[in-house]
Amino acid sequence: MFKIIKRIIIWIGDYKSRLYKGFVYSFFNSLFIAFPIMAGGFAMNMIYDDFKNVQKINPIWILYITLFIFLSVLGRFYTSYRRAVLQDSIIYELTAKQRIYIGDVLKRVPLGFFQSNKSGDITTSVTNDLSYLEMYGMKMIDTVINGYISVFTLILCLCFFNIYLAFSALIGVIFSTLALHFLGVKSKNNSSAHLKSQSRMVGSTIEYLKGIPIIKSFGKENFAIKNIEKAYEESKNINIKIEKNFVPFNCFHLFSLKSASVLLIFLSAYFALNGDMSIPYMAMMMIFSFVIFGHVETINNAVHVLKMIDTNMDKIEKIENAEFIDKDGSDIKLNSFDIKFDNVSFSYDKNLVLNNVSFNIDQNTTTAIIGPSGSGKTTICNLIARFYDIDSGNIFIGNENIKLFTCDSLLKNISMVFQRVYLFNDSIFNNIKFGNPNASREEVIIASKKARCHDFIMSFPKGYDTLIGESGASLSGGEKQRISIARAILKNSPIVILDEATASIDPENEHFIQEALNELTHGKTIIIIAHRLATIKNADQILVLDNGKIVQKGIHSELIKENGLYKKFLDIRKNAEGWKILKD
Ligand SMILES: Nc1ncnc2c1ncn2[C@@H]1O[C@H](COP(=O)(O)OP(=O)(O)OP(=O)(O)O)[C@@H](O)[C@H]1O
Repeated sequence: MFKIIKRIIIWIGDYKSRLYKGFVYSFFNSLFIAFPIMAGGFAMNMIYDDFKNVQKINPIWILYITLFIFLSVLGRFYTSYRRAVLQDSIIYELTAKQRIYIGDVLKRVPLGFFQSNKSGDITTSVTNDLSYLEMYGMKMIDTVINGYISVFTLILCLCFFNIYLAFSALIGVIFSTLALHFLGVKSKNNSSAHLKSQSRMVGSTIEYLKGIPIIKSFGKENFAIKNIEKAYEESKNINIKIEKNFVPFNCFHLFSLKSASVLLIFLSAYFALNGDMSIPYMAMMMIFSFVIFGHVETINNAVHVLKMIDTNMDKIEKIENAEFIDKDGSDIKLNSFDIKFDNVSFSYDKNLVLNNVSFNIDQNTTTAIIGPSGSGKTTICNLIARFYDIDSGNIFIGNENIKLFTCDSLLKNISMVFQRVYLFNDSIFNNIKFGNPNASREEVIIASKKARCHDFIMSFPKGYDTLIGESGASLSGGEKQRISIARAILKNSPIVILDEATASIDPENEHFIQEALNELTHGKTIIIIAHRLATIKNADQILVLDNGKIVQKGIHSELIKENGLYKKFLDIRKNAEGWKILKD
């Protein structure tokens, strides 16, 4: 338990001084809790002595004591307020920074990171786990550290009256801490199972929500629900198991404290009967026995929460410590934008996907990459943008090895238009502006006009401020594609990587998309995963890929004469486009 508290304190870093000042206020807060009880005992003792004619009471003393109690109450509220001001907001400030930092980390890790860490795990870390830390991190420090500060301060106050009573209270605290220790050991095993089941629950819920159209179209609602039900059942079972494991230690913890309270009452009565303690002080000790353990009684709940926080922090740290792909990179400014693959080999895990691939792309030319499905076309594009690190060989842009760049300085030079467009759950304006966050509204509109999407955007009642829903749910495939092209036009990078749409888009949309692409690619270095015959034929260079190797390289008029994969591929495409009745 204390190890985890220490871990949170280390994590708090620069805010430590505020935390420690908060502890000082906590100490004084506990004194202000004890002072009125002690003053009350003192007053009762004077009244008792007066009643027994031992010593006449001076009324001014009663006034002083009342004033003292009043000031203690004020002091108690003030210290409690100061502690809260100093400590409570620390965690909110920290987690906000942490979220931004994690966002930054995720931007700089290789894409392979997202395969080895399931999206459900990453999502729960950034959302649930950090929120959990946010909600409970500081509360737990308050419960445990301030709880113990309070109990030890009160025990210290007891020492002034009777050392045996203070010692009995200490024994109660020691036994209850032992119970908490065992509770912590049990909790350690359960918390990771608990978090895993939570992450499975989130994962299966996300999967279900994303797959609703497929589930509906295949009529598999029951099958999909079964996965979620299984995850929820698992979560229920682990929660019940945790509760069952906790009960005995919870009881032992409370039993130790309550027994110590009873012992305090018993000993006070014993000392009073023996004449070692006055009756008013006995009454005061009895009041003490009720309040002394109040702050540590709830620590049992903190133990499990702390273990959960510990496991959460492991998960968050795993993301934070992920190795940046550009850790040794620097900010490089390019003057030329030709691209060179020099004997590049690359594998996903152990699956070799590109095998000694070499080619050159001259600046301001168009290179079409063609090849069967799975031959490695998309992989080549992803490697230019350094989404993954290669196994061997080198990739150069403008004669600079891409390994020497930071991600930001490399990607500044590259615009990518994917087949599967991702749009954010935001306005159309912001989705386009994403290409250049510094762009003005006019620049966004100019880019949209070039991308042939201005007219359809203006047909919406809210125009550019139309919210387009998650992943652009309210737009057609062609419209989404044009918005993503507008985004790329706005970015205005010298290198454009394009994955030409294969999905059947109606001829009108296809015409607009083609016009938009012409605007985007004008005067740029273009790498295009090409499917249309016109694109392939007009390219300055065609790379024919098969099974991770370049099997043909050249221009259309040369390659068509060879009896190779290119000719075969073109025949297939011709037939396909003929079937679609498209002009090339
Ligand atoms: N993220 C990944 N993890 C593991 N293997 C992958 C991953 N992405 C692609 N592959 C595999 O690498 C090979 C090449 O994939 P790639 O997507 O580059 O091919 P492609 O030529 O673009 O295919 P398509 O035309 O179907 O899009 C395939 O065998 C694919 O299964």
